[in-house]
Formats: sequence, structure tokens, C-alpha cells
Amino acid sequence: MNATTLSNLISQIVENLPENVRHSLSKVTTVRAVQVGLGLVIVGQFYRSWKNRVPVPRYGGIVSFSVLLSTIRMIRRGPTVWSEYYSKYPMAMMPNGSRWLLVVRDEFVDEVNRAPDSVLSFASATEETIQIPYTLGAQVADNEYHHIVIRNYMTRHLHSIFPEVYDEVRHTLENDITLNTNEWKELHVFPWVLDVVAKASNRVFVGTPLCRNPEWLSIVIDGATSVVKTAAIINMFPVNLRSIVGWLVSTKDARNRQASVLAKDVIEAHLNKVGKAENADFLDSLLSVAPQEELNVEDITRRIITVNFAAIHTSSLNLTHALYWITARPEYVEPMREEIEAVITEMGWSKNAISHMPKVESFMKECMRVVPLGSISMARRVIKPFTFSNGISPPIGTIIAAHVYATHMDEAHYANPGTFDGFRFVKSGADVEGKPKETMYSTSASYMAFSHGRHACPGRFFASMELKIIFAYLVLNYDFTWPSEVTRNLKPGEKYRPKDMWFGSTFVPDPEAKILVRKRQAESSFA
Ligand code: HEM
Repeated sequence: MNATTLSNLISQIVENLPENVRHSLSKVTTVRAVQVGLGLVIVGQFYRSWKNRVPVPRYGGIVSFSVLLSTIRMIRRGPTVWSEYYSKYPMAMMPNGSRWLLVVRDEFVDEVNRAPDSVLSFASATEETIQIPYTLGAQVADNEYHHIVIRNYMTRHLHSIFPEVYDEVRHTLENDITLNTNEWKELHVFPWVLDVVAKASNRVFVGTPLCRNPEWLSIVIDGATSVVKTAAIINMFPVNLRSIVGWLVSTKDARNRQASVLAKDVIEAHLNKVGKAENADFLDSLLSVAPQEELNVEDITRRIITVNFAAIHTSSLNLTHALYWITARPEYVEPMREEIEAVITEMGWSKNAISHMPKVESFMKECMRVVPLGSISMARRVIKPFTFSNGISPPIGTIIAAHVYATHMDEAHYANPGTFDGFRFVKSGADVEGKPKETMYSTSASYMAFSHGRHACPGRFFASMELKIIFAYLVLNYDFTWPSEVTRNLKPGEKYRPKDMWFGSTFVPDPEAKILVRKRQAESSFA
């Protein structure tokens, strides 16, 4: 239903009203109607915040009656607001666009994790955040069988997945004309990273040639952006209007139809060998756990799009941060090159080699510590009565979340937390096999870039491997610097890095920033 259809519908309803009601309505001016509407919205917000009050401090000051105004106020103050509330209060109500969150400090993280899903529900919180029925499809939330494939196949088979990812990364980078000259060339980082990550990930999900098909890549990349935008629009409306708005703005079916046409051949080839596959790949594993009614091209395509949604932007945001940091801190390049060369000489490019690079591992982990995906994680909706050890019992429907950014910036956990220290985690040492003790994917109540506990990201083992392959390959084979126009006015000793953007609880690296790249001048023979 578009705006014209909606307005026709309203006209029809009005026409069918009794004559006296229509007469009164015709006297109401537009200005008066807007005034009354705004009044109702404000009264509604007061009522809702009173009804859902939790006896803990609430951010917002004089605008704390409105979650929207409080969010705007918070965005204007910058991410340090989270640290300020974290240091003052063990729990606080923080605004997050369309709703309040009960955000808890690290001492309550284990209590949240221990509560079963039937009490504090991850699925219910996620369903609201990304409005799954309208953005990906209700069946995705009803049966998350794709998680089994991520937890099992994509985690236990990293050794056999490695050669494919490595081959795709190498193929993409070596055929990139911007990278492979001795001249400095400008690279628009974020879209470029999205393309590299999407190709490498889809090499695993759907194989060649589909993983290099520009139409497919644009569907899976833009599809993820569309999920986030559509969910944001739906969440701007009151709960009882969301299903109508969701139905009006959803683009998921059109996207799925378009993607199914492209994925038909590869899915049908896999459907024809269900139960007979040797050396099962990602699609074989997905089909082996899919219920009978989903064994068709459209439903399997929907799952692949869903896995792409979880995988591509998350990984790309982190790799973009890493490229900005390495360009901003060139002193880390040589030590990492030495490490990568030494390991590759001994082990060759392999999963094992990638796991034996403590400096690369630490650098990537530090990027995720300093700028995680967002200021909170571990969102859970209270669906049955729950009481914290301090006696706070949030009403049913409250969404609880844990501080991530503020935890990562806590001096009790990290020395000089506000300073980027690329080799911070190298100091933790290595295990008996020489693998770093602090990996990118190890989670704790003090490191939650991948969240923590039962619902910590199941794709983190794959994501860490993929990101390290791309990053190590780039560091080894290419040089980076900033374009002169952004560094020209720096004072002596001043370092440049594009400013991160932040929207309430989400951090985004500058999506417009560019760096200069060229082939590494002192040739490496390790590609
Ligand atoms: C650097 C890359 C990534 C980051 C930083 C990241 C981060 C996260 C975070 C913070 C969560 C939420 C957990 C919670 O709130 O408790 C999550 C969940 C999830 N992630 Fe990732 N992720 C990344 C890559 C991936 C990849 C590559 C995949 C799949 C191949 C994936 C699949 C998932 C899934 C399926 C969930 C939902 C888990 C559940 O319902 O229990 N992620 N991720």
C-alpha cells in the first residue's frame, strides 16, 4: 500500500462517517489537528515512561520524558556519555532512538547471561531491533536453523574453509587495478572493503562464480543496509502501528525474488544431492538442517541473505577501522610485516599460520576494543519476572543491555584505555603452541566486541580468520598513506584519523574517507 492508496482509504472511511461527525471534522483546521496530535504524542510518551519506570537513574534531564529528545541530546554529547553513566551508576535507563534500555555494568553481566531465554529473551529483543518479520522474513525468527551451520560447519571446518577464503582474497586484491601500481592511488575505503568482504564470505556461502557476480553482491550488500533502514523506520512508530508500517515499507520479498533467480542454479545443484554430499560445503550443511518445507530455492536464498546480513557489515566496519588505524599509525607496519613474513615462511598461508600472529591478532583486537560496533550489546527482553541481585526488578517488556564501549574504556580493565595501543594484547603472552592467549574472538565481561555468553556471536571464529587473512595480506603487500589534502594542515607531531561517527548506540567509521595505496615498494614474495 502506497501513500495514495492510504489517503484513498482514509477518504473512504471519512465518507462513511455519520453526517454530524463529518460536519464537525470539517471545522477542525489542519493546525489544530497537528496541535492535538502532538499533544497526544507527548501525553503518550509521559504515560509510557511513567508506566515502564525502573527505579534507577534515567538519562535525559529535562527531556527525559521523551526517548527521542533524550536520544538526540545524547548523540550531541558524544559517546563519553556512556562512560559517564557507567562510572556513576551500576544501572541506568539510557535512550536508544525508539525505546529506553536498562543498561547494566559489568558486575551484572553474568546475571543476565545466567537467566534462561524463557525469562530474558535474546530472540525477542533482536526481533524488535531489526523487525525480522518485515526485514528478513518471519520464518527466519521462527526457526534459526542457519545458526547451527554457523556454529558447526563454519566453526569446526575453518581449516578446510581457509584455502577458499584465502584464494578469493588473493584473487580480488591481485586483480584490483587501484592497488597494483607503483603510483599512489586513491581508495574509497568503506565501499571497497564491503566488496572484498562480501566476495570472500560468499565464496564460502555460494562459491564461484556467484560470489563474484556484481548483481548478487549488490543484493547482499544493499540488502543489509535496507534491513537496518527499514527496521529504523518501523521502530519510529508506536507498537500498535508497526505491523501496518512494516507491511508498507518492507522490500524483503522483492529482494528475495531477485536473489533467488541468481542463486537458483547453485541451490538446485545442491538440492539434487541432499543426503549424498561428500566433503559437505556450507550449502550442503544448510540443506542438511533445513526443515522439509524449506528445501526450495526461495527459502534457502532467504537464509543465505540472512547469514550475509549478520556477516558482511559487521566484518566490514571492523576492517575499515583497522585500515584507518594502520594508516594513522604507520609505526606498526614493519613489526607486523616481519611477523607475517616469518610465520608464512615457516607454515605457508594456512589457518594454522593465521593463528600464530600475535601482533596482527592484537592489533585487530585493539581496533575492536577502541571502537566496537556499538556502545551496548547483549540485548535481552524481560518476558517473565526477573530480579537482579540488587533487588531491581524491571517490568515485563523492558530491554536490558550491557555496556560495551564504557567497559572497554574502564581503567579497571585496561591501562590508558583511551589510547590506541596496537600491541596491548601481545603482552598477555602465548600458549604452549605459541598461539596468542588473547584472541580476537575470546570474549569476557571486560571484552564484548562479539558480545559475551550464550548468545555471543557464533560467526566470530570465521570472522576473525577472514579479517586476519585480508588484513595480513594487505599489510604485507601494500603501502598506505593519507591524501595530502587531509594532512596538509596538521601541526608537527599531530596524527590524523578520520573521525568515527556515532548514532546513539552505534559507531560507524567515516564512510566517505579515502586513503592512498600502492604496491609495497620493498617487494615481498609471500603473496
Ligand atoms: C567482526 C565481525 C562481527 C562482529 C563484530 C559481530 C558481532 C556480533 C554481536 C555483537 C552479536 C550480538 C550478540 C548479543 O547481542 O548478545 C552477534 C550475533 C550474531 N552474529 Fe555476529 N559479528 C560478526 C561477524 C559475524 C559473522 C561473519 C557471522 C556469520 C557467518 C555472524 C553471525 C551472527 C549470528 C547468527 C548472531 C546471532 C547469535 C544468536 O542469536 O545467538 N556474525 N554478532
